[in-house]
Amino acid sequence: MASTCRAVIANLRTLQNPSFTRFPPCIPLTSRFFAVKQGFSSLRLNSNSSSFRRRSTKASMAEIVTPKSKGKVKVFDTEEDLAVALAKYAADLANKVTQERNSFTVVFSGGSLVKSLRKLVEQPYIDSVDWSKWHVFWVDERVVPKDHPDSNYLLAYNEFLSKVPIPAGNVYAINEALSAKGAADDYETCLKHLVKTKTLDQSQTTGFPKFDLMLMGMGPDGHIASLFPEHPLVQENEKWVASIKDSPKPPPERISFTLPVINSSANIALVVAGASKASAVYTALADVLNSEVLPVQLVAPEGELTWFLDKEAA
Ligand SMILES: O=C(O)C(O)[C@@H](O)[C@H](O)[C@H](O)COP(=O)(O)O
Repeated sequence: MASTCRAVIANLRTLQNPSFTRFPPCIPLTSRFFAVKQGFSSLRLNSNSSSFRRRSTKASMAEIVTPKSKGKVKVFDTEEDLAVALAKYAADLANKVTQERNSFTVVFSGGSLVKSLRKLVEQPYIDSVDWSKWHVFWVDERVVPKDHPDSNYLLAYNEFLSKVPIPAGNVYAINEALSAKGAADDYETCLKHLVKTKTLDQSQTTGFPKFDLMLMGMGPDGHIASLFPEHPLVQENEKWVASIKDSPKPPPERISFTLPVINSSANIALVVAGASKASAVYTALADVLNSEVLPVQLVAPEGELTWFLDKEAA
């Protein structure tokens, strides 16, 4: 098992990109922490209807009160405001978890989510976060070379990983030299090894790995990770990581965490911006009865769910 993980890490290190191993070896870490104060107003969503009540109007952010199972819903005037708040949320959580456990396991999706993390790689967080404790995973990945424009790894590398001093050995990319099924099995073996070595927590309730934070986007059709509406992969409840060869969103070959892994998380942030997502957001939050349940409606983590929406998506 260990060799699988080593293979993944070695694979990463041999990435063509010459700057890959050039993480600043030791950016001085400080305990400074800067909270970004924002104006705040509040909206209420009746649990049995879709009517919203705004409690205060001063603001770039509003919070919708929903039944507990729906999580916290934060709505921002702009995607820029959303990005500011998301950075503070992730940094606060990372700092809290690292103080408790000396490591922080975080999972990225692909898509626009990574761009929404741009404020996290700026001041004050670049100095106040202990990046050496971060362990980075992907909730789904396209089975393409790491330097391919479709690679979620490449996206995260360009927008995030190349800008912060996370040790290369703490970044767990897939082995894309394998088939989709091989890459999924290999990633699952890697996760099992990390659970054994206690780098990665395990849910006492489900036995699945329990990540500290999953940062996920959502597609306009309500898909999350590579779990698409009406696709049998949504039903997978034994595997930790599964493969898909017919993804409706290109490219077709991908690997994905399964729903029970997603739902064993300590925290999930669903980050959704843009009008094209509004219908799926509405379906998920207002509990619209439809014949087909969207994958996003099945997100119900063991811990906390927080939605970060911009006005258009909400
Ligand atoms: O395709 C991937 O790799 C994903 O991880 C996928 O689940 C993505 O997060 C959503 O499709 C949202 O993508 P956008 O935010 O770009 O719409």
